[in-house]
Amino acid sequence: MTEKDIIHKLTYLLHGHRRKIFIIFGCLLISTGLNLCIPFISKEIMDEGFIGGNKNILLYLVVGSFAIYMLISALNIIKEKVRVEIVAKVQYSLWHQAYEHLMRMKINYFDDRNAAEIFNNLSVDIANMVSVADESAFFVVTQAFSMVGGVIGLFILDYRMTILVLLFIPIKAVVMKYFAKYRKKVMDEFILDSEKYSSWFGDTVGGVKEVKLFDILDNKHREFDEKQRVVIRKQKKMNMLSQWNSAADDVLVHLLITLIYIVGSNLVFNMQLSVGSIFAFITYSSYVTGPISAILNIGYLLSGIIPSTKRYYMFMELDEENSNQKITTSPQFGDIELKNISFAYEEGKPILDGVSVIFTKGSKTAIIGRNGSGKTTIINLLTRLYEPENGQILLNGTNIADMSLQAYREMVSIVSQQIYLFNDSIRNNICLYKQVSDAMLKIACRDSGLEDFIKEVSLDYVVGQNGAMLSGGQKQKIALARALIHDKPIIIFDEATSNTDAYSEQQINALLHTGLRDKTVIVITHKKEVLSEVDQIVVLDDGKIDIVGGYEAVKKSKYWLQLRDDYVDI
Ligand SMILES: Nc1ncnc2c1ncn2[C@@H]1O[C@H](COP(=O)(O)OP(=O)(O)OP(=O)(O)O)[C@@H](O)[C@H]1O
Repeated sequence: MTEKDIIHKLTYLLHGHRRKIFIIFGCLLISTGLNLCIPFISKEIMDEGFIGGNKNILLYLVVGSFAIYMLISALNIIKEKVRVEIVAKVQYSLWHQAYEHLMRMKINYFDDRNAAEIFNNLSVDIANMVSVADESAFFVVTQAFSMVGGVIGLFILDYRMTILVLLFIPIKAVVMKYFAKYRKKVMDEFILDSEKYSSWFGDTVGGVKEVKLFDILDNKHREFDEKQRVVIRKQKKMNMLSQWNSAADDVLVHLLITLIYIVGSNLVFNMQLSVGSIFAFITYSSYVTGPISAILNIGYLLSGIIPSTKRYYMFMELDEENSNQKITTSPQFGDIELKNISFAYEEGKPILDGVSVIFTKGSKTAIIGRNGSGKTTIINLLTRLYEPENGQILLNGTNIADMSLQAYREMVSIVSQQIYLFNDSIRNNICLYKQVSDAMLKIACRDSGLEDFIKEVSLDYVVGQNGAMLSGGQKQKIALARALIHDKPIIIFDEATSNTDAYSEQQINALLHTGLRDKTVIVITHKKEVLSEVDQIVVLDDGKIDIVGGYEAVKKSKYWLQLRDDYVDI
């Protein structure tokens, strides 16, 4: 993305607000015009009023200036009200687009980023981008008019001193260019460092229990110190850079005023200029030097915004899940077939290699295999969180990649060992916005083994951050109740009862023959009680299928004996 593209995208942010921008410019133009009258009025107050001794003119002019200042203030309030509305709308739209995109992004984006890092990056970038609608940004554009008025005023007063003022432009341009270049470099570094810091922060807060229990508080404190210092150093650098930039600006402006006084006083002493003209000249000079500084400072302002805009749009260009929204045919419940599936999370590191297996409609299948053999990866492909590199997954004979993602996901429920619970009531965590009768909810709680706990705390019990106020078993039971309520034809259990007690486990296993009788069920488990109940067992060995068959047949395989050493239960 070139700088030109970025600036184009920035200006496009204001595209839908043309009417409001028109009002802002209108207000700014009128107040600029009014402001331009002030030096002439001041000149008349000095020359005609004080030096000429005309009290009436003096009074009229003073009251006139007061009225002008009042009008300028009123225009300023109108302009600000409209501008603040634009800022709010641009900010909302940037957050809205980013949030929607984030929710549709491929799951691997979240593998090496935490919520704190994502939120920090978006907050920093959006805050920087919104500053295109800053007061100074609009002000700068109208400054061009003020500058033209100022130059005309100067020429009327004295052309020789005007040349002196115009010499200021190239000097200021060189100074600004230097500061803008340096600021862009520091901003780039700041963005990178604050990204690292927020990633570390989210990671550490997420692991606060480990920090306490393993007594690594000092180590983490040291890391905090290092990372925070780097960020603060960059922030200090940027703040100081702004100070240096405005100090350089001040020095140049005052140098110019000093020169005007020196040259102007000579002209006054030689009777070529009145005293009032000198004061008017200095005010008009500020109408020229101020805008020149402001206009040339656009480069400096943009140098702080461009890195954030670039990162924001790079984020917006990251791949989303292939949702196939245009496809309207709804998937039909039927056999699921994995046909010669190969998959790798990272290039060159195959995880699944030529996996072929059929889960017939309404059948119960268990997948077993050592840690890392690829069981959860199969589930990730079945839920379309990832797509196979080679091969196809067919549902009732149709490739699931050709189905609308939303419609396909309406067919599949997952009860996982790592269920995420929102910081909300048990009821809302089970229903997830689905309108459900109390009777249905009661049945789901009973079947999932949650009934006793609900009697203790009620369905309105708020579970805390990711269910922190629940036990592991209670969380898993909520996951099961959630799947039962959503009543989808395919249900996947990924070590779903690893934390439930023996009684609840028995109760849940019994569901295979009752509540889940008509559903296609795929279970990752090594528990004998389940393995002996299912229709088929798929044994995975290092990403390949070792054997598929019934409990008795699979028990005879060579790999089974090795597995038995790992899982005493089977
Ligand atoms: N998001 C990921 N990015 C990169 N590699 C991954 C990712 N998820 C899993 N892996 C790797 O893929 C391999 C298979 O992982 P998978 O979770 O499918 O195994 P599993 O059989 O379910 O293991 P377990 O019994 O321990 O749950 C592992 O080597 C793992 O390190």
